[in-house]
Amino acid sequence: MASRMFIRSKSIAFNTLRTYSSSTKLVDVSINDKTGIATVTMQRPPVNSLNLELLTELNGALQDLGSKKIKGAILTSSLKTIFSAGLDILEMYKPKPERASAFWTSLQDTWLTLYSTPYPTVAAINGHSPAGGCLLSLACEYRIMVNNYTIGLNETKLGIVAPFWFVASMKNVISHRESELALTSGRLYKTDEALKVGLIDETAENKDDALAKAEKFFARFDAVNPIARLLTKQELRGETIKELEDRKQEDLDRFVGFLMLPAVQKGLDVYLQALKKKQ
Ligand SMILES: CCCCCCCCCCCC/C=C/CC(=O)SCCNC(=O)CCNC(=O)[C@H](O)C(C)(C)COP(=O)(O)OP(=O)(O)OC[C@H]1O[C@@H](n2cnc3c(N)ncnc32)[C@H](O)[C@@H]1OP(=O)(O)O
Repeated sequence: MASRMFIRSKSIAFNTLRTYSSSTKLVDVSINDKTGIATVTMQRPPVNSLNLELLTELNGALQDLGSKKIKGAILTSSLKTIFSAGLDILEMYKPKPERASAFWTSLQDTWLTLYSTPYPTVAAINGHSPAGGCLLSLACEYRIMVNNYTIGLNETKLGIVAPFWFVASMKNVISHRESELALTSGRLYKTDEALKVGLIDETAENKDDALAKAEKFFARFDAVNPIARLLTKQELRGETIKELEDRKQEDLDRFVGFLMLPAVQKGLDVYLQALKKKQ
């Protein structure tokens, strides 16, 4: 079998599976030469909480893929039991306003990039995926989740409010009624429950199974004109994207203002303490 070039951190080696690989500290991207599928792996232990740096690297990686000829991209995690624990609570707890602004802007931008990629996307959810983790997976076109984990927009449980584009992301996937029930109560669904309401599309035994199923999802487009596919995606997602673009500053001001409320800080304090006590 012919060897293929494998580039990683400026060194060149030979590998039969990957022709392209770029690894930053927090995000690894590899493209399988045989299938044309890119795998974007978040790697920020212990829980892939989304801080400014991870979001910036993730957004950069997703944007770079837009200029490559790929069949699709899979978003997943390097961690054994966690896809992403959502937003890094420490970015919101006692924040410096400038950092909080940069952080929220990077979340908005990452969501906009992921929600509107020209290439098909699958979230291979190989572990727990609360709040911001769920948001990232909702921005993908298809969700495959490994059994026995949890997913959902649980913001109210932290005493915070999911912004309109989090809510829209959910409502574009599951029904308005189910979204209302889930978001107001901060419900986290187990994998099988998430499948029942359509929050995920398929379950998987393990990560490898999820990756194999993702490949099958991309194969659905083999006989579809890519431009027709993309324009259809834009038609379906355009309104939600435009709403955030139009209200980006308002949303940012709201976030920063919200974080400055003593009651919000108190709620985050209690939640953080509870997370620590768990051990
Ligand atoms: C008045 C109306 C105005 C309206 C305006 C609205 C505008 C404001 C909008 C604000 C919206 C903000 C949106 C936020 C969305 C989010 O994503 S918030 C984050 C939500 N995440 C969670 O709730 C998850 C919390 N974590 C867990 O449940 C668990 O950690 C886990 C299930 C993910 C993993 O469990 P396990 O494997 O047992 O690990 P742990 O021991 O719990 O954790 C290890 C380690 O990581 C720390 N950690 C966990 N999650 C986070 C996190 N999200 N951020 C930061 N750190 C986290 C945890 O504390 C442990 O740390 P130590 O080892 O103890 O130091």
